[in-house]
Amino acid sequence: MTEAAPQPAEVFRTRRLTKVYDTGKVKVMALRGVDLDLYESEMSVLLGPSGSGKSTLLNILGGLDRPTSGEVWFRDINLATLSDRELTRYRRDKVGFVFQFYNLVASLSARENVALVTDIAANPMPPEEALRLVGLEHRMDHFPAELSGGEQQRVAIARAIAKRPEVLLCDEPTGALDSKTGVQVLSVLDRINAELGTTTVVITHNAAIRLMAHRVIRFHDGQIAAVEVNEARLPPEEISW
Ligand SMILES: Nc1ncnc2c1ncn2[C@@H]1O[C@H](COP(=O)(O)OP(=O)(O)OP(=O)(O)O)[C@@H](O)[C@H]1O
Repeated sequence: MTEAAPQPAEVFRTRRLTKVYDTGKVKVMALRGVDLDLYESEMSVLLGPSGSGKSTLLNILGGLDRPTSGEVWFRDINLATLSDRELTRYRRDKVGFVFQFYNLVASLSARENVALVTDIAANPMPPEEALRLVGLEHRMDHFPAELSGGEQQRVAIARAIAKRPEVLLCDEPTGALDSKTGVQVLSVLDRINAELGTTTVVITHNAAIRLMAHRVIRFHDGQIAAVEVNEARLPPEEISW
């Protein structure tokens, strides 16, 4: 008799999640009841039209924003019930963020940009190790202006992972990059996911990127339209757009 493979642990679980932006004049229903499960060490890709709610969901998962109603669980903690101080601590201890624009400090070297985070983290890796993981060991003392867009994004990834976050949330990490450079950034995300086991969520407009994911979540109009699990994944080097 063969034993069933153990279920991976759930990292995120949302139920009936809604988000309404009330600008005074109009109310925008950004999330309309999202039920989502994301699992440990998986890489998930979030696809969907502009305005469908992807960034809103990512920001709530990362504790940057709060839902209007519903549950959002990180392991056994309902983030919706945390105080501001607890949410800040959750974000600081558990979450790494990568955005489309790298948000590096121009006057600091790559190493110093990463050290900004490792100086305040509980159990960080040395900045040099984080930069090695993203393939920038030869660029540690370069300033952002001396680096290509792809290299700057890799510094931003090193900064995000240096505190050893449990989850890495990436909003359009290749949005400002051409396909070839974007693939290098995806290779880095793939390697971190494989080597550190960091649960990773990537928002993208490049549908081809779904081919490297364990799980693909399609958003439409504030709701999940479909979830697909990839039986076989493509290495990032085989993806282009
Ligand atoms: N701070 C805000 N105030 C008001 N409305 C907002 C705010 N942030 C987002 N929205 C609206 O909420 C909806 C969902 O936005 P969101 O940014 O989550 O979509 P998205 O799928 O990430 O889009 P994109 O792919 O263009 O980044 C959109 O209609 C957007 O205009």
